[in-house]
Amino acid sequence: MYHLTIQTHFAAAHNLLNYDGDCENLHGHNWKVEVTVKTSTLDDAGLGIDFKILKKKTNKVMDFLDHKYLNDLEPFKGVSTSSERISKYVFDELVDDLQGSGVIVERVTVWESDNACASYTAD
Ligand SMILES: Nc1nc2c(c(=O)[nH]1)N=C([C@H](O)[C@H](O)COP(=O)(O)OP(=O)(O)OP(=O)(O)O)CN2
Ligand SMILES: [Zn+2]
Repeated sequence: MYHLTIQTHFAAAHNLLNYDGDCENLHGHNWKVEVTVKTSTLDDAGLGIDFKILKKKTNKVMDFLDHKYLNDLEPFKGVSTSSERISKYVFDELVDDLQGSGVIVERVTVWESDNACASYTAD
């Protein structure tokens, strides 16, 4: 199995719900997003999926999040916009987009700072 990883980022504002601390107040992050996919097959160029294509698909999701107040976005209505929730959202969007391509989304990791991240995987 081949495992391919790309990184991208977005900047946004959010606040946690039901959280007793500073993070319940409006604040922002420059989130780094890491996507890992897997595939057992390669194309004629020896690629599992072109990094450019994977980045383009991921950046479509980033465009939806970038420079937004995440709590106002439909997918996060009424829930706390934690890095956990963001990682699952990005994961689900990529699963939809890569349906039928033979490329499996393995993991999405969302870093909200240099030293804290959350990941979502299928299992
Ligand atoms: N499991 C999670 N814990 C926390 C999340 C999260 O998404 N998942 N998010 C937050 C807040 O968004 C908050 O902005 C982060 O706060 P904190 O970790 O305190 O970040 P700092 O940069 O202020 O870190 P310091 O090391 O304390 O300076 C909180 N928890
Ligand atoms: Zn935060």
